[in-house]
Amino acid sequence: MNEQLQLIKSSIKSIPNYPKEGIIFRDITSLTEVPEAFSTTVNLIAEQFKHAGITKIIGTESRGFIFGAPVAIALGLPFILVRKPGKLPRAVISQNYQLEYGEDTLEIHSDSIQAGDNVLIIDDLLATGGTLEACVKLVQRLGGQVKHAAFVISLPELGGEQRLRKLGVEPFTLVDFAGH
Ligand SMILES: O=P(O)(O)OC[C@H]1O[C@H](OP(=O)(O)OP(=O)(O)O)[C@H](O)[C@@H]1O
Ligand SMILES: Nc1ncnc2[nH]cnc12
Repeated sequence: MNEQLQLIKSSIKSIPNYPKEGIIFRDITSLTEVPEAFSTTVNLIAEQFKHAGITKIIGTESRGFIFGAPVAIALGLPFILVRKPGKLPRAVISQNYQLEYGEDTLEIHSDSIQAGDNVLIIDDLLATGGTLEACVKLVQRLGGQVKHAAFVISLPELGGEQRLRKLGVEPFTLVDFAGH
């Protein structure tokens, strides 16, 4: 692993048994408190996708906003918010999904994606891939396509990478952590 990825990985704190017994929470709030680690994270994702023909960036509530918004600024692309229910003010479509530790719904404004959009979805962490699958379905229902998704962290043992590939989405992840 190169020095930049080592800095990112070492800035992420691991909290055992949060929010439930048996989960090791990989905490990106400790990464955003290290300016060089935060800016390197954003720059590596932006660099990876600057020539990928992306038309829009989606960030998923809430931790996806932290990384999605600065990447959208770096690439000069529209930033679309996918939010938890009842938070978006205009007409929305909704999608249910399962989490590693629960169940939830995500929503997007119906007019945020158009046919032909090539969307990059950004989130802090890929676990089961349920959140990403819900986002992909929202984009597809509005006529857009998702070929790529970017994450700071992957938990490979939870199978999210395979789940995304089955949907035709190639995951780009910066650091992996073993276990849940
Ligand atoms: O791959 P998955 O199994 O779907 O899990 C990953 C998702 O879970 C976390 O979000 P959470 O729903 O906890 O919301 P938050 O960002 O608001 O804390 C994380 O930020 C990802 O979005
Ligand atoms: N283990 C984990 N750590 C932090 N965020 C998560 N979201 C889903 N699983 C998680």
